[in-house]
Amino acid sequence: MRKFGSLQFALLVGFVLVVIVISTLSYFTISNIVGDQSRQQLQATSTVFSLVEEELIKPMHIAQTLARADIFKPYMNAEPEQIRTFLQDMQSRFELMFFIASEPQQMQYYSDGDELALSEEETPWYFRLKERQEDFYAGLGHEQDLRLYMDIMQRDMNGDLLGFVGIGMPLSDFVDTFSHYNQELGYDFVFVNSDDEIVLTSFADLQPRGDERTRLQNLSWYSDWYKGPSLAGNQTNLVELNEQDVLITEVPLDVLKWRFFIISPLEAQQQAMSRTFLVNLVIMTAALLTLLWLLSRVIRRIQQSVSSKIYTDRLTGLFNRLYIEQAFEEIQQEGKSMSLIMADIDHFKEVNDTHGHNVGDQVIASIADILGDCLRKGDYLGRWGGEEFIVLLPNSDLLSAEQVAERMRQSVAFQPVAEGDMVLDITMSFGVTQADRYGALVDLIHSADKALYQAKNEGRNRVVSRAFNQD
Ligand SMILES: Nc1nc2c(ncn2[C@@H]2O[C@H](COP(=O)(O)OP(=O)(O)OP(=O)(O)O)[C@@H](O)[C@H]2O)c(=O)[nH]1
Repeated sequence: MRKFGSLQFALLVGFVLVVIVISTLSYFTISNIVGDQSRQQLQATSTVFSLVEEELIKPMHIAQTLARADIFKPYMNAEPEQIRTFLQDMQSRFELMFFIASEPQQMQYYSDGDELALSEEETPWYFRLKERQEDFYAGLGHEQDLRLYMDIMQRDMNGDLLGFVGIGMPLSDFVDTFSHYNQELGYDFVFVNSDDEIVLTSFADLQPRGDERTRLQNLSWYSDWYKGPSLAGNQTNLVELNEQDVLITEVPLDVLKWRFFIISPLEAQQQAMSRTFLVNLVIMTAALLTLLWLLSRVIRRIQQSVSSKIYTDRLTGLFNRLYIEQAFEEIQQEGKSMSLIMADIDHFKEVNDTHGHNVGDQVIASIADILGDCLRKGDYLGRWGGEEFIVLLPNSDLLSAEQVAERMRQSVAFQPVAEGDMVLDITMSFGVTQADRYGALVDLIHSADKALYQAKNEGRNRVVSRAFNQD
């Protein structure tokens, strides 16, 4: 059935809306991906930064400040008992491990009560640092746990060596947190000291063993990664590692004179990006479907309200002529056979003349209700004009159409119409026709009209049927 022209308009508006939504969401998806990419990289480095800041730099700053504040100097050659008490006190106050390696006494005292004599065999580090004349050194050591040590040289007023103060802290929390990053996000890390030796790393095969340490320059990726000195002291480059593309970011750790490298696999980032893309896609599809659903509802509402106005007879609520004509075309296009009934109220002029035009209108509306009650769902009842009604009965032969007309006639005849305190006996005449093949509606109506005319002539309140094309 042909609908109204605004449907095309509504579809056009819908199409434009869909295009706008797709473009907007695609834009957000793309910018999300781009944003995500940089966020991922930033997140990788910033979480590691805060971890390093919290676990390494802060305590090391405290340690440095303490060691340089000259508070150790009075104890560098004090009575052993005094040294022990002082170190124990420092350990409980700062929750760090302290030691004093005293040059005059050639003894090393630990804050946990241990002590040992300085010797090339037992404390090789002491002699190494003394040799190097460096006043500060950060290193790693294993007692029970992995520990970070900072050794700070102490001299007296004349510049003579008093020994070293050592401050150490456990790295177990740091290593645990980083192994979590490693499992969750695939990040690896490598810390190198001022000699470019690897001191701490998530790669098991690169872990330092005793004095045996791998140099940064010996790593397989280093030569590809290193693009020359950078001004900021840090750089991020893409290299291949174990047949995988990885981003390696260098970060200087000035307080320790170290550097560290974060190695993040590109695949993990790509997976995260695909996840973002998928989430966006799902949101986009859901939004689109919701929009289309809303749109179809709006269109249906508009259709219903417009068609109810265009196709409905105001007085009776029945289909009007326009609708009947379109329904006829539709039935015809479907190739269905059809019966048609024309029905006319008998002596309606008298009703009008006797009771007035308004009562006449009410009678027409009441008759419409009565006729409607006599029909099946697929039949079409319309007001053809005045007090004349039309019924289209698809797939109905002449005999059954005649029976329908008879049912209607009896319903009207035996159902007086009440108007206010009046009760009116109304009758109707019916002309029925049927055709398997038919052309224009007007021809079929013409045939039914002839039958109706005959019914009127034969005394009214009756049904006359007549095959289409019957002379
Ligand atoms: N109240 C009212 N009257 C209408 C309407 N449309 C047509 N009429 C009247 O219906 C009457 C139809 O009269 P006629 O066609 O002469 O026929 P009839 O009086 O019904 O007599 P028969 O059809 O020969 O039985 C006319 O008086 C019209 O004015 C309408 O919408 N409302």
